[in-house]
Amino acid sequence: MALEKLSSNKSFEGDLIKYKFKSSALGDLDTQFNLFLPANASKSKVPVLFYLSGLTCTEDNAAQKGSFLGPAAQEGVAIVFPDTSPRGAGIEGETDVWTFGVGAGFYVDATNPKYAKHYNMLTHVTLELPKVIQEAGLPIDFSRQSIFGHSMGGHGALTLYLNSLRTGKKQYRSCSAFAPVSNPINCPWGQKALGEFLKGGVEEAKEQYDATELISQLGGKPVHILIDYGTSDKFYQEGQLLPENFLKAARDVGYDEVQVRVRSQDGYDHSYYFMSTFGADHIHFHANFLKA
Ligand SMILES: N[C@@H](CCC(=O)N[C@@H](CS)C(=O)NCC(=O)O)C(=O)O
Repeated sequence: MALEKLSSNKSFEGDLIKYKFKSSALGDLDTQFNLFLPANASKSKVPVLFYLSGLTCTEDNAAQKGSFLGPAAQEGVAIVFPDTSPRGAGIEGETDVWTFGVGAGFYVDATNPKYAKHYNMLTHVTLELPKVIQEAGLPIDFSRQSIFGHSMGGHGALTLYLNSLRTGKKQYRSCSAFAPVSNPINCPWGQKALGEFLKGGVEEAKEQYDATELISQLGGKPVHILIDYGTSDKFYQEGQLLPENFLKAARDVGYDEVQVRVRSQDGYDHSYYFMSTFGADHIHFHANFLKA
């Protein structure tokens, strides 16, 4: 699982480095990720944020246009940008629609035998990437991790975070999301993807792959969650995101505005123009917990 360095660009006094390796979680396919290391990583290990991207993205979209690197450099926090799915599995149907399959792995470990060898983005993000980065001797302190993401990646961030609390692993200190798919078992994107990846379909997804179900189950355990969505987001308007369902579930089990903050941003859409507007807020939010 040796890392191959593909490129390195200096940015905000730190470095954005692209790596490639053969991923066993993804069925021995090559995968790539970007790592932003702030300047202070040359002196001591730094905390890390995982950023999970949305549908159709690669490891590059957010690194190039999320406007996250400046605030991360200022806070002295690294960011890992994984890809959004395995690539090159050659499974029939995996490239038919942009909302499922290649570029749309939904951060699950597939249980449907058709996808189970390759579509294991949950293991890839939570276990494999920390392991390969650590084994490569890169200066990351994995006892200080947080997670954020956009759209499908917002679903990934919320479910990975809430699951790590549900199971007692507490891998991440905080979670934030831009326009997350917040209740996938009740929206067309989620029903299609979870229905195909999981042999038990949407019913199987309830336990660990639906943020709204998870927050209801957790009720009471301390959480640190920030969510932004835009009122002019067409996917919000067509009912793919359902942040109100997540918010209602959180309030119903007693979470207040400090623990679960959901902000409706007037006039913003689903794009990186929206995310880059609020990116610094998210980085500073996480830094509070990562540097505590
Ligand atoms: N291809 C889709 C849009 C896909 C899309 O908006 N993807 C979001 C994540 S859900 C994204 O970040 N796209 C890449 C980008 O904007 O750089 C469409 O035809 O409507």
